[in-house]
Amino acid sequence: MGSSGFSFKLADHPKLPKGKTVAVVVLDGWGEAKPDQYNCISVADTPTMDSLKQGAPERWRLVKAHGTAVGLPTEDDMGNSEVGHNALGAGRIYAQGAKLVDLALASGKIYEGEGFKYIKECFENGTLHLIGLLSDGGVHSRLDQLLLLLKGCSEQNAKRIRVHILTDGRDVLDGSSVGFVETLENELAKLRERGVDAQIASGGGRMYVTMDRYENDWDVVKRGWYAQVLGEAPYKFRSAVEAVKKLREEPKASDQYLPPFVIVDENGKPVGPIFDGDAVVTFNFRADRMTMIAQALEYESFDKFDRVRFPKIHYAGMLQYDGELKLPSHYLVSPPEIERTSGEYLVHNGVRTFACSETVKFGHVTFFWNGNRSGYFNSELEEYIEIPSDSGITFNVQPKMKALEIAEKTRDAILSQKFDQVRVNLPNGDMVGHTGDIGATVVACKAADEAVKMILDAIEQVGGIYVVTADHGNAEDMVKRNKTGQPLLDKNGNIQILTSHTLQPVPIAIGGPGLAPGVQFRKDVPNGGLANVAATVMNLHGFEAPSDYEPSLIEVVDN
Ligand SMILES: O=C(O)[C@@H](CO)OP(=O)(O)O
Ligand SMILES: [Mn+2]
Ligand SMILES: [Mn+2]
Repeated sequence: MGSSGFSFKLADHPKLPKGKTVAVVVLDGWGEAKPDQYNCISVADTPTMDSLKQGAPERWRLVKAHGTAVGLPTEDDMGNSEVGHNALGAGRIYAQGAKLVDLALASGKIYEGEGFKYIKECFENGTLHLIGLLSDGGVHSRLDQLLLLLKGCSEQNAKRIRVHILTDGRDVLDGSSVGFVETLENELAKLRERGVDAQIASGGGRMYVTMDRYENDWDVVKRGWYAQVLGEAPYKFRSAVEAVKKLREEPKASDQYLPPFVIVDENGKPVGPIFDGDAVVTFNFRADRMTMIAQALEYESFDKFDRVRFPKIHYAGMLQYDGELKLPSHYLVSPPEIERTSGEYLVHNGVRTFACSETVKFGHVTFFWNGNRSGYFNSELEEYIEIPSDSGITFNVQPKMKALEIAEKTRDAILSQKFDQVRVNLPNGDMVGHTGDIGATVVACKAADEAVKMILDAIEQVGGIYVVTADHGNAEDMVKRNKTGQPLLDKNGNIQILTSHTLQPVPIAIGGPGLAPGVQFRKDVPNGGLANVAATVMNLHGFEAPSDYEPSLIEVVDN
């Protein structure tokens, strides 16, 4: 017992045994919705997931994966991987980035913090650069927060402001970028009327410029560096609205994949490169797609690509993106202080843990699962395996992705009997769902289902237990709908493809030969969400969960 009397020791579960291999499978982007032609999960051939649902109704249920159940501001907020895997791993509901920034802006506290004071030192003689996703999707950023921050900075005497936009079309409808740019331009014009030299300086599509993650493709970050810092890009425009409209026409790029552009003045000179003495804020609140650009902006020694020059700036993230690396060292809003996650408890109680996914989701089952921490809790007891993802493609061209390789690695880990917990993320439903390609997403869902089967067969062989769930919806609904659930047609009478996540609940199924008889889902946790899964998994490892965890979803009834 430490001096504070705290101990990671978990009490034994009164009825459930220890020592069973527990496989926790997270199907990314796999929600539950009424079957119809735009529900790729219902269209796809998914015999394994179907059997879990039909096989044992007392061991299959739905859980919430959006809104306040995962720490988001309102019930209109769709779920996402960050908040989903945070909740799955932490077993509690933490107010997440979107909400923390809302509170800090509303109270004005954002302007009193160390991070803001640090960037304010550059307001007199330098330029304030804001880099981030221009969208009201609320997954990585939110437009109204950017507009409030712009207003606040001008009131705090920022004299020169440059905004470097990343267009979305993934969490929001493709094409919505034009409207967001117009809204931003209107706000910047108001600032200019008040004597602030405020302009958009560069732009690009989030999947092609800046917002890569888990080091899948540094070229994405490099293209952004050139446009944002050096003022160099293949496309130059006088206006950002014109840039987005023209680039969507030629080279017919979607918002997600818009090529990088810079805004130039009447002499063709870029209006907003980043120079010594400037301040930079990356205004996304979500970590995974900011940590790579954060390294390039913060680290003196950086070798992932040639930066050409490294400006001496005051850089702050909207939040601190990595609590282990303390990256960035300055930030405007403190991140959720997620501690005592289930992974940390279980390792302290001797549970040997294996985690696996392919690059594009690798950090979900490690970094996010462990409460926004990179690295191991105990490298003696843990092993994280990353299968390299394809890079530089849109995943509808390879919808099977690396599902088979992930399943094979996970099967081998289970059969090795070296691990007590084996957790995995199967990205297909989400990564292909985000392309909006319905046919490819159907193939993706089938591939994910086949991977689940391989993992469950291995659990069968070792007498283990499985928990199959998801982090939020995506593939189960691929069109925008009206209130009655009918597809909402656009002005030309066409369906509007939904590339984003959904508000749908997600399934959770438990089973396997190692599951003690009498285990079933309780009926008294009707509003259970992803945060309840951690206590459930702890029970299946033979432990009681800490008292402050969301309650377990299972009970053991005597037959
Ligand atoms: O791709 C991403 O960054 C988000 C959507 O913006 O998806 P997920 O939360 O599933 O990672
Ligand atoms: Mn996800
Ligand atoms: Mn997603």
